Amino acid sequence: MSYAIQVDGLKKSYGEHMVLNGLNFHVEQGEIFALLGVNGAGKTTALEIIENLRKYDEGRIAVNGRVGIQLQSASLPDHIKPMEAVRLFAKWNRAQIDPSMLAALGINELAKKQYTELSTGQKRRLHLALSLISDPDIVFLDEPTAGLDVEGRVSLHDQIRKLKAQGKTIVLASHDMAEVENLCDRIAILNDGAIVFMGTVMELTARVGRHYKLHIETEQGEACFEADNIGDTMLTLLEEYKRKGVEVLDIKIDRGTLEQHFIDIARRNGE
Ligand SMILES: Nc1ncnc2c1ncn2[C@@H]1O[C@H](COP(=O)(O)OP(=O)(O)OP(=O)(O)O)[C@@H](O)[C@H]1O
Repeated sequence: MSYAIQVDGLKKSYGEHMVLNGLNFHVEQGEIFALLGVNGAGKTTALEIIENLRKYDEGRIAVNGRVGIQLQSASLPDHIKPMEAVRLFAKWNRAQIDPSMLAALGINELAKKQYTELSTGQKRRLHLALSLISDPDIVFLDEPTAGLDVEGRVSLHDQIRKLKAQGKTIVLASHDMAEVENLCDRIAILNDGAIVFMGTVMELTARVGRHYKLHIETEQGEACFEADNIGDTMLTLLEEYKRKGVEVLDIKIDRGTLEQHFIDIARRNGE
């Protein structure tokens, strides 16, 4: 498999502040790859270096394919209308406008509005459309669903999956563990300037383990139990309640999220 992106030994400091201390990773063609990390971990710095928008101190970067970028803090003139922006970007990129892409992102529906009148979700859709104008092979998305409501997130996730189905490579930065768990083939977790984990969500789970929490509500109140083997624990508890003649009203199982795994890894790394 050929790589869409290969990064070796990438280093970047802002003055005395070392942000990236020798990053090594690759992104395979056609995958959705996420860079994760807490605020200030260096995700945007790494992405914008790979996008050739920021300088770096050391390392080697190879990008194989045409690139489309949706920046984190992208902004357009207040009074520009979405289709004017689309036509402008198409001209800059010497690209043909793809009406089906605009329709899929609902850009036509925004025709009468000016940029300032768009909601956060509508702005994100417009910026995604602008990043796709040149029909890129690799699409960079910096926190694509930050600030969106559930409906907006679901709709953008569908669009991102469609891009993958078209064979595009997607690289995104995110804090949103649920998003990453649903969407991404592989993830890299950045912490203290280095990658502390790289692999699939399943591999992350296998490495850190799943810990379940079981909330049982009875007529006596709610109790919480921790379990590694949810089936056995539940059976034992239910038998116990039955034996004591306590009525069980509700049971909730909390599987734990990738966020918990991530925090776990970041903490271990810091120890
Ligand atoms: N232009 C700059 N000059 C100086 N320091 C910077 C600059 N850009 C970023 N930094 C610092 O580098 C570190 C990494 O910032 P970066 O924006 O890459 O992190 P991030 O992981 O994308 O954060 P967030 O999740 O908050 O967007 C931060 O400590 C930030 O303050």
